[in-house]
Amino acid sequence: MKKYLILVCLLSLGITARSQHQPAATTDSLSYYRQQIDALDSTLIVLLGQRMKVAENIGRYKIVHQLAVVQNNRFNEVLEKAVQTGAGQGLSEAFIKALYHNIHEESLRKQRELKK
Ligand SMILES: O=C(O)C(=O)C[C@]1(C(=O)O)C=C[C@@H](O)C=C1
Repeated sequence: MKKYLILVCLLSLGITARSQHQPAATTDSLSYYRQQIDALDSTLIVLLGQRMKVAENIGRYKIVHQLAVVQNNRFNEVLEKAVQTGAGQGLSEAFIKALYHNIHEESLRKQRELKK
């Protein structure tokens, strides 16, 4: 009985210590998954920022060569590729199209800003 009590005390001390000092990194915990989401979101945003920098460079090229900001043929090509890549990742066409229309809008906004 005494041994059993000691065992229970040690176990509960362990549980308390773990909940205070190691909240995160077990593979089955919600916070572990949320850490993965946070890291992926941060990567997504860094990549979007990099894409916009390239769009700005294209915008500068367009100014020098007097080309229109909106290039619908090219955007349709971009969209088609993204829809295909998305399908390979289990992402719906509607989702990819909505996402890319937003990305395109921001890209246009950045390029138009260069002309101001
Ligand atoms: O390819 C271009 O001309 C771009 O400026 C890039 C981009 C894009 O963000 O994908 C932006 C605007 C155009 O309408 C088409 C495509």
